[in-house]
Amino acid sequence: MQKQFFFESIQTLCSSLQIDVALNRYLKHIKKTLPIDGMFINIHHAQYQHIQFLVHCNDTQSGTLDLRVPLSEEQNEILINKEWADITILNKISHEPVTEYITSQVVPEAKSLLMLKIYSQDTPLGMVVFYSKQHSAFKAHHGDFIEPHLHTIALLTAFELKGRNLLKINQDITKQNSSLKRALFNSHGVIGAESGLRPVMEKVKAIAKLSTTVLLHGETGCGKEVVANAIHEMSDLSDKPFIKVNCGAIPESLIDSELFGYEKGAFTGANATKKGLFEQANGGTIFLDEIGELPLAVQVRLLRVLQNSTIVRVGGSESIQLNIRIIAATHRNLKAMVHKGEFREDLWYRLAIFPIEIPALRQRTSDIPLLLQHFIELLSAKFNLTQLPSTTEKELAKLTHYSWPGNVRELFNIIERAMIQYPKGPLAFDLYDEELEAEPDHHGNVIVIDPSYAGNMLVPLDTMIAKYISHALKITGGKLYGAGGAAELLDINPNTLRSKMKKLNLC
Ligand SMILES: Nc1ncnc2c1ncn2[C@@H]1O[C@H](COP(=O)(O)OP(=O)(O)OP(=O)(O)O)[C@@H](O)[C@H]1O
Repeated sequence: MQKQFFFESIQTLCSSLQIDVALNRYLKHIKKTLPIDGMFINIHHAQYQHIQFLVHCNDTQSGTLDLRVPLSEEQNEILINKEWADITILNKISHEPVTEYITSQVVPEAKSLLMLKIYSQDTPLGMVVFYSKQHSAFKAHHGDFIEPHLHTIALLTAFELKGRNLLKINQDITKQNSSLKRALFNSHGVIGAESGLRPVMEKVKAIAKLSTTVLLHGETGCGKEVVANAIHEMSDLSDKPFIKVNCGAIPESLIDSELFGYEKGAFTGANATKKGLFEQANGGTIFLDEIGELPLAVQVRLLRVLQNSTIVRVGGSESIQLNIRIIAATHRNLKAMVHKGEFREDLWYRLAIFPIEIPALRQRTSDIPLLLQHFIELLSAKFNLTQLPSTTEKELAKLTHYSWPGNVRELFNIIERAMIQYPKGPLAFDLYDEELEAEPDHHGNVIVIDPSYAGNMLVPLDTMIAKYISHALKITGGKLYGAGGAAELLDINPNTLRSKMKKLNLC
């Protein structure tokens, strides 16, 4: 009879992986033999000073719970110090005020309890509690009936806890994932928006919603187009056209017709009227990349467009009204070009209303690991790699110490090459040899001169020489001749140094 009871009980306990469903069937079964009105499982989390109820089943209800009953310090201590037997019968619940208090949170009508400890391996897991609404309902042999089921109940409980843990981890990851996606979305694809490009993005946020003309300046490949995209995306024109024009890539003879369009018959081959890029961008944004490459003659016409907000198609006479946001970009020093007469000053004033300087990659090395991860993910999708290749600390250090004359574009190319070579990782990066000139000074010290550090931001040679001489004079405290003087430091004849300084207006 007991054997039969055992097998049938285990069968019900194993009938579902959902603890509430299994316990409900189990309860229905054991109620036929034992004076039980219901059952619950709880865990004492002494360190958090609370009791966690996991599941509660009776005739009318059965379900999992995540009820946490806080305990006072005193109640907590009582439970910690109480030496519970593996099976405890409490036929008058009021004899144990803490247990009565805890039980009353879920079943206030319980009068007698049959409490059994459950273990996961040898670690106490919690307590499975059977209750009756009658006083003195339980006898010692009732515990003996239940005890053989405890392993299975413990297994179900551990499984339930593991499931809850996984669910929690999953929820955390989902939350993290969506916050990462949000961060990426909010930064409109600009990696480093929260680190090295934060000052840039602050300016972008400030200007995006206005119609102000923006001039982006930065070395080649540093992300001018990426930032221009972000400005358009964050503006109220994001659903309107965004037309990109590489001013340096259009042959001079075609620039006018490309930018402003042409009328049918304007020139041989003009078989139909064609809208230019400005007209195509009407209502939206035009991105004039490499603006420094525009020939002076076209600069005049562009200035007219900016001043009047109108264009006239080549071969046409009608003025077409435009409503366009202009973003221009260049890696060149437009102000220096103005001084040299290569760029119109009036156009420069029109463009440089809100300049944004995008720092070179070597000036924001904190972005390199983020960009690396981003490009690895991007390229893994392109190359159909199921596992993202990793790299080593040493290789990452190589990337952060390189001067990146080609900036992010060069980084992308180097990562792409490494992923073709080492698709399973670890990625090793083949950096172009930097042209390091190592020369011993007159004390035999080796000084590394690295002109590539300047990237494309070269200054006139005389400016550099003047800065170098001034620096030497700073070191020597203004002393020109003799031991420890600037001439000795620079290894140059003092008269030659003096005449150079005169020429460079340094004295
Ligand atoms: N912050 C960034 N986040 C993600 N990708 C970037 C970032 N900066 C640059 N890139 C990537 O690097 C490459 C070069 O960027 P981009 O074309 O914007 O540079 P650029 O400054 O406009 O270059 P150029 O001066 O040659 O026109 C592109 O593939 C771009 O997607």
